[in-house]
Amino acid sequence: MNSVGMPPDTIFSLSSGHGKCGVAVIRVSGASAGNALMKMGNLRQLPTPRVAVLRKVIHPDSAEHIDNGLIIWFPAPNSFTGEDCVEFHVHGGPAILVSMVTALSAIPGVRQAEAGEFTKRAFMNGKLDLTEVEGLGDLIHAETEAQRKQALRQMDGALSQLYTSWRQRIIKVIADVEAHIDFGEDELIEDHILESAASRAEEIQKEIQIHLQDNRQGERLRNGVHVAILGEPNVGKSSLLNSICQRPAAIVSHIPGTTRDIVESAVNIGGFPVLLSDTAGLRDTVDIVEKEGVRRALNRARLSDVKVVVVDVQSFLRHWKTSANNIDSDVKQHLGYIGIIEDPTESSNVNENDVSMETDSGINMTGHTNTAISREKIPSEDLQNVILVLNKSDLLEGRDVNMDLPHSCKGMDVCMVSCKTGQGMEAFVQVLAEKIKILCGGNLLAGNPSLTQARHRLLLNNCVHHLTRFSQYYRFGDEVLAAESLRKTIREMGKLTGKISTEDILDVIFKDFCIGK
Ligand SMILES: Nc1nc2c(ncn2[C@@H]2O[C@H](COP(=O)(O)OP(=O)(O)OP(=O)(O)O)[C@@H](O)[C@H]2O)c(=O)[nH]1
Ligand SMILES: [K+]
Ligand SMILES: [Mg+2]
Repeated sequence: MNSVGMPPDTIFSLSSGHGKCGVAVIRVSGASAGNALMKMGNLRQLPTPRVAVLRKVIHPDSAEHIDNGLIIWFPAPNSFTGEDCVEFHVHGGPAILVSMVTALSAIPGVRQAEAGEFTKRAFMNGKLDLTEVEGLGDLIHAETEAQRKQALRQMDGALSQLYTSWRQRIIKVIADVEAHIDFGEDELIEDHILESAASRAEEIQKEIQIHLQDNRQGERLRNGVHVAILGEPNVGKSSLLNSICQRPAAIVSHIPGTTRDIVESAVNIGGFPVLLSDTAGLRDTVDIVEKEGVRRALNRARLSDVKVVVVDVQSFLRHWKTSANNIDSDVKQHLGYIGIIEDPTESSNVNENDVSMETDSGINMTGHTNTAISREKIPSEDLQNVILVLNKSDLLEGRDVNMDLPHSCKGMDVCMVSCKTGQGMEAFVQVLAEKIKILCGGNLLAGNPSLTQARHRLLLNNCVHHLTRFSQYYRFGDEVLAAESLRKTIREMGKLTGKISTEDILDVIFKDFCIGK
């Protein structure tokens, strides 16, 4: 029933994609769906539910033959929306679809659906809760295998179950607290009821906090992992981007400072969605356009989940050979330069030595020594999400340097590649894929489902806030305000799944406590 007490309109829409296709599915939902089925299928009675029948599909008034198609009847409540539903599977030609729209619109009380109206009805009829609706939306938009798995799990109710169970447990807590407020003096109420309620609330709060501290893995998987390619000019950053996405997305040239703006490319790496960013080569420069490019590159470095730092292997080896013992600190310093400082052009103490070293198209670790204090700030845990790529291995001309090279340093992976020959690329992509997988939560089907949306994070943070207030009021002995904080928690929880009702609380009180029996 709608606000004026009338049954809602019967709605229809094309449920398969637009454009010419073999089969198109038109879905009808509402009280007149059965009528539409019998008229357009030329049937005297409704067919067996959920069994496809092949019929001539006709116009309800003129009886003109539109197409031959399958018709499926889904009587309420066993349908997607919970209402009577019909699916017409007809051929997907534009003229057929226009005729179908005309025919369905000719049936009284039937109209075209608005965007999302089927799903909205499914929600209103309790077929899906809000997290499941969101999961369905994500499933339709999923572009990679991992996104599909996460969305499917959410649509199937994994998050819903988790959030609903928290909510139900808090409802039990509030039932106890309210019983204590109302009947605390009576002997029917056990002594420790309040204490137990408080400790249960604390437990739930801890669980929510653990769920919130998931390193945003579910949101990352939903929105894509951000990977930034960083390094000095001409080391082959753009070449690397092009190799990974297998198209010439970024301009490559022998001129240092070719890339200025950030070049983004969305790619699927091992089933996970990734947003790759190629950036301007990092160097001190007076060119204002390039300077802005460097500023953007550093900014992107800070926002990225994974930093791929590219260096020229020849200059790396040259430098490393002379200071093998300092490799860790030198690399760290270089990364500090890349990821942490505000703007390398700000460093006032650039000496002539810096400039001469920059003309050496390679790693410029020593060149930054004089600003090491401000630059060496990268937190070591961030190194887990840094890959050092030693590019241009083809220029080593068969020299076996693998023996000399560290495979990792301070937890950071080191890969040697050649963007020119493709050598080492597969191994590098594997290392990258592994990091991305971990960032997205690894095994998607194990453990609790991930938090996937900022909306959930916001509401759950509110829940934690109210539960903290509850503990405080409880300790002060203010049961009334404590109960109020629980009620606010329940309201926020209700917003998560779309169920908000104070009736629930009453139900539990009367079900769990046989007061005055
Ligand atoms: N021999 C060899 N040359 C390479 C390799 N990768 C890139 N180059 C060359 O190195 C030069 C610079 O490549 P880019 O990809 O433009 O380098 P970049 O780091 O994006 O440069 P900027 O955008 O100027 O910072 C080009 O001439 C490439 O052809 C490689 O693996 N081997
Ligand atoms: K270049
Ligand atoms: Mg470039």
